[in-house]
Amino acid sequence: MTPSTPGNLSPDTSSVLRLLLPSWRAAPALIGAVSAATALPLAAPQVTRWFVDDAMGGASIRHLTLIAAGYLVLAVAGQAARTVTAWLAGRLAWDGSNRLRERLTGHALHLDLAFHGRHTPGELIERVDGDVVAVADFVVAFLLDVVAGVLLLAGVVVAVLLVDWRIGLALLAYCLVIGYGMARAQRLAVPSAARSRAASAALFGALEERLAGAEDLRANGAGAHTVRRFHQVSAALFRAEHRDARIGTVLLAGTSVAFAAGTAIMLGLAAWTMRSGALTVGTAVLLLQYTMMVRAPFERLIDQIRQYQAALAGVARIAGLLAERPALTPGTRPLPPTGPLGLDLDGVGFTYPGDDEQVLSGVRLRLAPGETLGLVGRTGSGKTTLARLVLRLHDPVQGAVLVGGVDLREAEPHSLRRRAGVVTQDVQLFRASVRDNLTLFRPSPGDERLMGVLGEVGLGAWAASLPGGLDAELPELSAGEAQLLAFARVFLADPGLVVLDEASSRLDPATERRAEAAVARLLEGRTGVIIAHRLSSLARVDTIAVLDRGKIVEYGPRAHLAADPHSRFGHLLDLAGVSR
Ligand SMILES: Nc1ncnc2c1ncn2[C@@H]1O[C@H](COP(=O)(O)OP(=O)(O)OP(=O)(O)O)[C@@H](O)[C@H]1O
Repeated sequence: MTPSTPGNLSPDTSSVLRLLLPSWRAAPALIGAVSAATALPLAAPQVTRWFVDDAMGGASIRHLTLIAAGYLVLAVAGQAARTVTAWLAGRLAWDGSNRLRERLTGHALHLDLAFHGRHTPGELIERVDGDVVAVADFVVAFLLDVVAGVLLLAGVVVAVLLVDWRIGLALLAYCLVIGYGMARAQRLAVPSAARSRAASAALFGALEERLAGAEDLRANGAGAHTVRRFHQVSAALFRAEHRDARIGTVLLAGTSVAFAAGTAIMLGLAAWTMRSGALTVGTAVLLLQYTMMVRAPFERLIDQIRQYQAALAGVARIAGLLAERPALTPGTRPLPPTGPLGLDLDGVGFTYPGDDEQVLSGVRLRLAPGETLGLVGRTGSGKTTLARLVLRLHDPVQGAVLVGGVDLREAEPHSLRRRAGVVTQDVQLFRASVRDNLTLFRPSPGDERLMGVLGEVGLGAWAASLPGGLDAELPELSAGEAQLLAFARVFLADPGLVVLDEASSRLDPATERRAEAAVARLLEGRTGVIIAHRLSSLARVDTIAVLDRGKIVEYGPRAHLAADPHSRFGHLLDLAGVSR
């Protein structure tokens, strides 16, 4: 995702804003609170004028005390109104940002591998968290500072116009000049805010990737080099933030000077009018107070302009993420709902997006329902890629993959996910209950069924010994136990086609035997594709395909190939010391 500037908002921007907008039911309370927070401070200078003029006219202490008490009530009520507005705005922003987070998370999870290959999880976290927070913060600030600030400014100008139209006009002209100057200055802040958010996304991306790879980095002694590179990314963020802050400081200093000048002008005007006898001292104090009241909303507005830029850049990036569409268009044909599924690869060729290298070419395979295939080949020969095509994580660029007789391009995605299961050597475990780790957060089918599948894969005793049962948080698992848990997940889904990608390559011999038993049960009555470097795990498959640089160079019944003294598979068995 390239950083977007407010100038190139995508059409999805309106859908982002719609998700953030509060419901209409909240509007009356919010309008009431904002109006009170604006009107009450406006009344304060009127009370001061009253006090000063009456004091100069020789009013009693009791009378003056009552006016002072009234002033206090106004101040407390004004603060209360601001507090209620802040609370309401905060709640609405939280509601909106939670809606937006959910939507973004769901959307990102639905995008396919090609997208996730281009964007690191850290970058997406920055989108779902950093950008959403920037946008939500702005919604609160907009209600509190922008709407309330503009209303207050308008109120001040009207109040001063009512006192003396000439001074009122001067104040209006002054506000317009300040407003125009700030609108011009905002352009300075736009690119720097966008750059600093992009640098922050890069930092999160780098951090997430390095932490995920901590084991490998440490094992290879690359820690110090990684930190040095990380320093460069941090330095880029520092430069971007520093520049952004510098622009903010300059803008703020500029406004301070402009306000001091404004107050001086107003004092001069009030003194001139007083000398001509048109104003009382109390009214002069009132004018001064109103003039000083202009400063706070303007300062908050200038701050908001900067937040507005960050929010707008955030909205643009969020909209960009929401506009991402899966590269694979979903079909509508459901796969056969029960029983083992046949698999056909019909002249399949594949190249990864953005890559020229042909990873698979002219691959033809046919697996009858219930048959099992062992896929072997050197590292990089394309085995995992082939498995990805069978699960439709990518579409082939030539030929077609058919599962249960349905071309995967036409297959209905939910039925494919339900009917085809996969276990890879990297089992993803979640910090969640055993139940959630088994069902992957789907509605649970009931303890009996869950205990049943755990028993099938040889984890029955382990599950029975868990103190909190299936609802206990998943304890630390060994690689073998994790693998068995992954088999249990597939059992639970009861698919008609199972792909096992190097599923037992990291296990010790004892655990491997348990895993093999689980695999044998898993493949009963199902079609299976087993990708293995360890040829011993292919003892029971029906057919073998040998891949070499993306092409099938040998294909046939396992027994025939093993018995053939000239076959590649036989040669590989000999090399691995596995009996034919
Ligand atoms: N996401 C990807 N983007 C671009 N190229 C890729 C991607 N994944 C794999 N490749 C390339 O495709 C080729 C085949 O890789 P693949 O992982 O399918 O081989 P493999 O036979 O499963 O290897 P191994 O036995 O090491 O797992 C390799 O050249 C690899 O660099």
